[in-house]
Amino acid sequence: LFSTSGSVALGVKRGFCVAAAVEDGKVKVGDVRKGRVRSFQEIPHTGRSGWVNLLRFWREDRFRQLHKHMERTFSALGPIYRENVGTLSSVNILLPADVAELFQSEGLHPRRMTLQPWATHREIRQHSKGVFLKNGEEWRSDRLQLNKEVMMSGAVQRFLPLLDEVARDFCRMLQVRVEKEGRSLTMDPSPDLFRFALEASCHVIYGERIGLFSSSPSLESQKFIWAVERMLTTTPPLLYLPPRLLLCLSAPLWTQHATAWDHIFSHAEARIQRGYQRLASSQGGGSVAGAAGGQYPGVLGQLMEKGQLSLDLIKANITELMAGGVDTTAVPLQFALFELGRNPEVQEKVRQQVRTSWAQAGGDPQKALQGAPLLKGTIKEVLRLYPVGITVQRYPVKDIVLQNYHIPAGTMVQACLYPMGRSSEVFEDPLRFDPTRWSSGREEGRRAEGSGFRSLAFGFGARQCVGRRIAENEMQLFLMHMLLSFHLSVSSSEDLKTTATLILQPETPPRITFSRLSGAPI
Ligand code: HEM
Repeated sequence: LFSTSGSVALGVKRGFCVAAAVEDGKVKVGDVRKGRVRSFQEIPHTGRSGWVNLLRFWREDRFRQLHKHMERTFSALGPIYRENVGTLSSVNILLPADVAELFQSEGLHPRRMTLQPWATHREIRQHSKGVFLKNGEEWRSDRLQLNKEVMMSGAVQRFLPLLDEVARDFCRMLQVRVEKEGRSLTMDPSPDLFRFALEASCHVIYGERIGLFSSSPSLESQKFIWAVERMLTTTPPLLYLPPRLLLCLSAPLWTQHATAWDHIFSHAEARIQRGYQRLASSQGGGSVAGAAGGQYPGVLGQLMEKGQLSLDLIKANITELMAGGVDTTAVPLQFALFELGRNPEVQEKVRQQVRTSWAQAGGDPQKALQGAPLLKGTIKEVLRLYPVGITVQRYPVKDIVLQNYHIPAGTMVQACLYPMGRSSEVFEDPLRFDPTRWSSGREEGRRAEGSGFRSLAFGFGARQCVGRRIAENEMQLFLMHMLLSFHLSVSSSEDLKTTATLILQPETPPRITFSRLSGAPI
């Protein structure tokens, strides 16, 4: 029983009697009958001084192994712990029931980690106008505009054929390369996957193909891929140090970060200018879509045509969609090829379903995906074992209680996806790669409280990943065409070592053998 207006709240969680007085939306900690909500200070922690912890993190290279550090800390301290590192403090949680509590608490401020203090550089200031770093009402109204163009089912129907075209072209390109070698080709596919993801993003966002599958892709695109990678790897230190200290300790790092953003912005800027020229020439003639011969003009074209966001906001949001849309799909695809390669039986099962669905869909990619739910299961399984972001953060606007501890409003609480995905408390046989575990009717863990909160790689609620539908469809279409065309294998089935920058990546990209299947449809 929870009563926000009254003075007492009682609840039973995991055998504890949770009891707290609630006044004006604030949890008052104290003994009430059997139970006592324990104070924030009592939450197990990894050491009180953020600066000592920061030194430890540096000495032991824990930033790049943060996911493993979290796994170890949960097994030592239990399902909730506090950690201070430099200027950053967080409460870390592991179990779906607590994550459900966090995300569902009424009136949560939809805010996450912010780089606002760093917004001294021109381009980063511009970037912070996009949805990623904004909060509150301003965020909500921009986000609703963006949702119409990238999240709603009408938008998915518009951009799905564009993603399908890119995925098919990629397979054709690979088939030609495999044929040159005979019947199979063994390689590190990561550079090609980055090109695939950039080509797909540009097609959906700008309505434009940029020719990355040609034998000599442009230098500009290579530079963009490099810039996104630099931006991601140089971000984490900025989150833990106050600006002045960082500038003293590592000015080159800051310069690299700012230069990477400059590049990402100039890449978007050039295309936005072109979009405006197109819009200007189409005025009088109707629409950007009209100017492009009635075709879907991409997200940028749609936003410009509707004119509900200012030029500055369109620019900031388009840049974020571009910056957030390449590594985030290219890296999980590396993991997906690896896991399918080292689990041939799983691969065959998914392929059989894809073949049947493809044959029945009559060339309609959306229908083909709908008929092959194991593709979706494969993506969920990849993101369970290798979540792109190892945590999702929230700052509750009201006091809440987690694991019977009082969490004051404004605390950063992180749902720790990597340790959750590999926890035997949450998943049966967690290290087994099994796309069928997500099949309807077989949702293991239904017994567990909050079991719906086990697949959170894209976040949750109104603030969830705005690129989710693009990413899911892009990755599923890619895997669909790969499985129709190639048999995948790996020479070593040893676990991949991983490293966490801003996203989780393999330490060394896996090598995959692509063998041509006879009768491939492309
Ligand atoms: C597998 C691929 C991806 C994963 C796992 C992923 C994950 C996430 C997560 C966890 C968040 C925070 C959500 C929350 O706090 O609840 C997020 C936000 C965001 N993502 Fe993604 N993402 C992916 C792909 C993409 C793509 C393809 C794009 C762009 C086309 C994109 C653009 C963004 C943006 C702009 C935000 C901020 C949204 C907001 O705060 O309103 N992401 N993503």
